[in-house]
Amino acid sequence: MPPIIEISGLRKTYSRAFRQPHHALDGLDLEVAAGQVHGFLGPNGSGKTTTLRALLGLIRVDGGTMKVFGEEVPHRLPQVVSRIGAVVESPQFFKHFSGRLTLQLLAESAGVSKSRVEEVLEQVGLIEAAKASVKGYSLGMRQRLAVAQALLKQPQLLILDEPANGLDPAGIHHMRELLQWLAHSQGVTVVVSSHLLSEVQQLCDSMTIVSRGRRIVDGKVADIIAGHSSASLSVRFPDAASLPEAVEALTGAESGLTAVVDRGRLVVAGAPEPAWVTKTLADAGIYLSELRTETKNLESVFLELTGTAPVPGRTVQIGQSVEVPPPAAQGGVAVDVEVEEGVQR
Ligand SMILES: Nc1ncnc2c1ncn2[C@@H]1O[C@H](COP(=O)(O)OP(=O)(O)OP(=O)(O)O)[C@@H](O)[C@H]1O
Repeated sequence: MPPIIEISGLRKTYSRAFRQPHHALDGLDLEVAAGQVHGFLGPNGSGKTTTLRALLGLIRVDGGTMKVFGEEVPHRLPQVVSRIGAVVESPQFFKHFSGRLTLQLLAESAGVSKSRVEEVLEQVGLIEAAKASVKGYSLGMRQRLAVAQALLKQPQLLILDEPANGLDPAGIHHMRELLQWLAHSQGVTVVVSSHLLSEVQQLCDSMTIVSRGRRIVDGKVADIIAGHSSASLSVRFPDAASLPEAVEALTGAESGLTAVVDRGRLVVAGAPEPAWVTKTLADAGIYLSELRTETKNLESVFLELTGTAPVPGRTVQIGQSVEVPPPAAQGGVAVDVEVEEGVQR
């Protein structure tokens, strides 16, 4: 089955008064397969909202191609728009109307039955607040109302920009269950942009990480976490005075190993195995009090990938791998990012 969304080489430059133009999208690629929850993850200002707005025909881009359901957008958008539900802009509602009336009016204008209004109110957890006027709604309740509105037409593609915004933990949990149910039981393709790593890790099947308007990596969330974070060991000593000696002993014994002092412990990456660390330290007369394997999570992958990219003068893309010199701010841990060599910016 072809991807539901295919974006290739998307470019968008914003001109700014008295400042250099800003390349918000710098050749971005994105592919989203059918029937899954896809996370569009990136630091603030990395171009997520710009991409989603471009996809929905809300802004013009300067280059690249976009397809939704195999149709080129924006010019074929009228052919596919009825299959798309989206919450990208902050939705505006008539504040004196109730949530129910708001949806009933929207349903009427879209030719959707009134019974569908009750279904979506139930799905987003607003049925009890449906009679209350929107002016009394919290940010999270408005967010749910916006999602309800997007669901009215039973879209096959649902696009949500930062859906967890304003939701409390119970609201986030409810939203997560709803989106996963839509994708896994109803076959809806769901795309959510987010900067919340834990949320993407718990919610999404696949994801694209972007940084500075470019795709850094994409794939299944579990595969990205497994493949992009080298396991590290956390080593503690009875006496902090052992730390410098331990660094010397370990780095002197194995080239390619990094050992960095961090909050009173040593973080070791690239060691052959934990037992080797214990033995090498003991041989140097240094005894440790704790040795743990650090758990891989999306946060470490995200920092590893977005914290080091893009490499100046090169396009960071999925492709060849290059070792980036460790910035001091990252505690000297050398990381690999994937780089397409030789492309000048
Ligand atoms: N209308 C605009 N005019 C000028 N610059 C803009 C405009 N819209 C966005 N930008 C800039 O483009 C870059 C990308 O913005 P965008 O909103 O797409 O990022 P984002 O990844 O969605 O960030 P966030 O998570 O903070 O919403 C940012 O540096 C932003 O300041």
